[in-house]
Amino acid sequence: MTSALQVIGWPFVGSRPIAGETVPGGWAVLFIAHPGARPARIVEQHRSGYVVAEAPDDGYPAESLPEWQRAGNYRKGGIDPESRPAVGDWVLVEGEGGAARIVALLPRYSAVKRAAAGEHYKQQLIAANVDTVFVVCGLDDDFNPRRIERYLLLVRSGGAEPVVVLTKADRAEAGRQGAVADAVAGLGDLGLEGLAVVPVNARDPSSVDALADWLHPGRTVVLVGSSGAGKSTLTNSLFGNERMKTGAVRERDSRGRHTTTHRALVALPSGACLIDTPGMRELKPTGEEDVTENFSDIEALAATCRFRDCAHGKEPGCAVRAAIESGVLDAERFANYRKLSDEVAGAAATLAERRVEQKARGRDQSRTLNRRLDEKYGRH
Ligand SMILES: Nc1nc2c(ncn2[C@@H]2O[C@H](COP(=O)(O)OP(=O)(O)OP(=O)(O)O)[C@@H](O)[C@H]2O)c(=O)[nH]1
Ligand SMILES: [Zn+2]
Repeated sequence: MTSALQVIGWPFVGSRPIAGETVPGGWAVLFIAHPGARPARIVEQHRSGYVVAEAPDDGYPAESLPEWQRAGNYRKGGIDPESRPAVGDWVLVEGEGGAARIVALLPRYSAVKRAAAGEHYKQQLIAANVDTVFVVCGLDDDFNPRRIERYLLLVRSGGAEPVVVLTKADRAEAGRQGAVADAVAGLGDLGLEGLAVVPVNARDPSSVDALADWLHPGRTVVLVGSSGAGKSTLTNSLFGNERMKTGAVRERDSRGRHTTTHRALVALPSGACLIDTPGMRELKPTGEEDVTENFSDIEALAATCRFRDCAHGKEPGCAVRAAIESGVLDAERFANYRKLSDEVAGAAATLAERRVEQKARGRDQSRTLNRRLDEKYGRH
């Protein structure tokens, strides 16, 4: 039997792990430290606090730790936004009804992150504790192996497993026989070994059954992909015959009227759960990615260049350029590697800058505090 907790993604059969179950790092010690607490999942994050749940569609507000409440003042020296819970995080809760309070954040075992655009460089945690990210891409004008590669880089760096879902396979095949096989083979050429690529007709629930392997009880999935790729259509099909808009459920408000509200975390009939936070669309690198992971072939070539710091431009003895000239390495793939490396390096520089600022701010604060203490109690 699947428990209510499992349906919202809890990875254990009971409310605490039993012998033989794999426990994520850092969890065991918190279970011991809080013997009277119970697990719950963050389903909504607001300025004023969190909504947690222990069963599908049954969220309730819980008081958070004081240090998380100050996080809004991050630029004035509050805690790093990443150290406080996000949608998908597991927490330990004590107390009932209006007195429920979070006593601990269980360390997340994976995260989907992106760099947010805007005036200040900011890293956004889109969802925590995600097992599988479906990278949704249509087999139409949207089909773009380079973009898929970019998504894979981001997903893998966060610790989740990417699965490429190619929608509109029905249309592609109707247009030209063999089109789907060609696209799948094209992705194979990217050298992404072990990557699952699943062509589907997102409108047809029986076709979407091909994703069943990733939708077992206790698993959490997320869908990413550009606008029009078929995310909403796919989500509807994952719900089977219950036709509803993505992540939206109809529920009665206090006056008994039916209203449609957005739910970030929804249980699927298969027993898995889906996190769908607004703005989970295009992903940008955060600066923490390891580009070499997706391009091990290029790194291996570069290691054999004559010069260790070869920029693969006009240097003599460049193995990378030789591979491109002899057709072993696709020039476009190399260009994409370059572009991604530059983007990640740029983001990494901004991230480093931000960390220096943050440190300086921390130093200023402790100086001010020391001065105040000195004034009050005299030097000691
Ligand atoms: N024939 C066919 N049509 C599809 C398939 N997947 C999506 N579509 C159609 O493509 C259009 C866009 O699909 P959506 O599901 O709205 O795309 P989305 O990714 O949710 O787009 P945003 O909400 O803008 O992010 C719709 O008209 C769908 O009916 C498919 O596998 N086959
Ligand atoms: Zn070189």
